[in-house]
Amino acid sequence: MSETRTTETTDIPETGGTSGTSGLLDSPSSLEEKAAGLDAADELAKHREKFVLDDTVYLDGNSLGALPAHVPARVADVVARQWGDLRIRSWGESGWWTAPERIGDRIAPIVGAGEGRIVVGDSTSVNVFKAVVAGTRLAGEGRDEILADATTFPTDGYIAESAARLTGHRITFLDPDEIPAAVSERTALALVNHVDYRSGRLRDLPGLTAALHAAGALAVWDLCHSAGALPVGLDEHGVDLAVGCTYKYLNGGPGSPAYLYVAERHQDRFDSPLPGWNSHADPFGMTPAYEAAEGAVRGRVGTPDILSMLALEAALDVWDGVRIEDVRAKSLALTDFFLECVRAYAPVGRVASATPEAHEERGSQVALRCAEAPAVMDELIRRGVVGDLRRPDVLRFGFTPLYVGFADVERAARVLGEVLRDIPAA
Ligand SMILES: Cc1ncc(COP(=O)(O)O)c(C=O)c1O
Ligand SMILES: Nc1c(O)cccc1C(=O)C[C@H](N)C(=O)O
Repeated sequence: MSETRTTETTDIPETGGTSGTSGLLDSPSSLEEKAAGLDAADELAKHREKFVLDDTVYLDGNSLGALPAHVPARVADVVARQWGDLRIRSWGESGWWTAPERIGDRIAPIVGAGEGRIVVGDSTSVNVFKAVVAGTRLAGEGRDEILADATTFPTDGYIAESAARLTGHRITFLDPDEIPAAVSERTALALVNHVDYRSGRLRDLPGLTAALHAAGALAVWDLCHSAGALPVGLDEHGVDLAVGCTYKYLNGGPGSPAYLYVAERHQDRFDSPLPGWNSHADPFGMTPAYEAAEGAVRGRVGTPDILSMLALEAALDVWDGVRIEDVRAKSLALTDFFLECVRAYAPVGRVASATPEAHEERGSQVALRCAEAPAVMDELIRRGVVGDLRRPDVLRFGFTPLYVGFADVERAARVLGEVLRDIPAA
């Protein structure tokens, strides 16, 4: 596997001048006032009370989303009544058996998919395997190459490489920007991360998907860092296959099951490399011969993890009445404001943004390179600002628009400035 390219960075120069949007001075007090104004005008602010939060600023929802407050009672009911009282009857009476498709249909509108295209289950890693192998089968003979995102979260790369060995495909790791020039009549598919886990860079899903299709190849997207943070438009942009996790911006809980999207036009020919009994046309026939079910169910494998899955189903209630376009608008406003505050508060030269300034290239996180990042993140967390560290030098801050407000953003940047002043440059 080729080396991941070093993330480009942009210096965050000192400003202290006028702010482009508000006309207020970027002084600490004006930024606090600006935050208050932005919070007052924020239509999504009311959703914050749906989550269990404390007085820390939680900017790690891009790793593990916060707990929706109603989930514990729902899970308690699943355990005590559905499992405790109904026992085996719950596969039917409590809807356990059909949960993977039903919950897939709840995720579908958030990522721009129609009904019957998403099935929930397994981990993202396992779904990457299903998508890559099934994608090579859909692409057919004569296409002997897989392109894979060199900047990917590692698990996708490991799995794609193993899948390529099993299927006999050559695998080429490259920066997604290089895909249009690299794709050829030999390419079966490309596997790309929609938003880069480290830099927060958003890839051009419509453009790359179209470039792959122009060469007859399939587009397979990993949506872990975009689902629930921005519109994806799976159906609209003709994506072939996609996978994603549900524990980040979808707040499904630690280890909550992932999902697999199969475009409607591919469902008849989708040939899973893990054809377990749950994807059989007649699972309780228990016949030796495998016969695939119709539709998204083909992506199922074995018995679903019901407790995690039903916690996820409950968590998805927070999306009722929420438009993903509004979430995106607030996400961009939050990350813009964070960059503005960091410019105002961070000592010059101590941090550099690895996250693109251009909105069309930015996900819902800001990554700051900092030579003292490990010590700085430890101290930030100690002072109540929770982001995370990606070694060796990336401070990562994720912004979940349903529960992060502008006052949180101002406080996080202010505390970051204090920490940077207290921890001397190496
Ligand atoms: C882009 C991406 N893919 C996959 C994963 C992980 O997959 P899994 O849930 O299988 O651990 C992550 C994060 O953990 C991720 O950021
Ligand atoms: N899945 C995780 C886990 O089980 C433990 C800690 C972190 C994670 C993550 O999700 C990491 C995340 N995908 C990242 O972007 O770094």
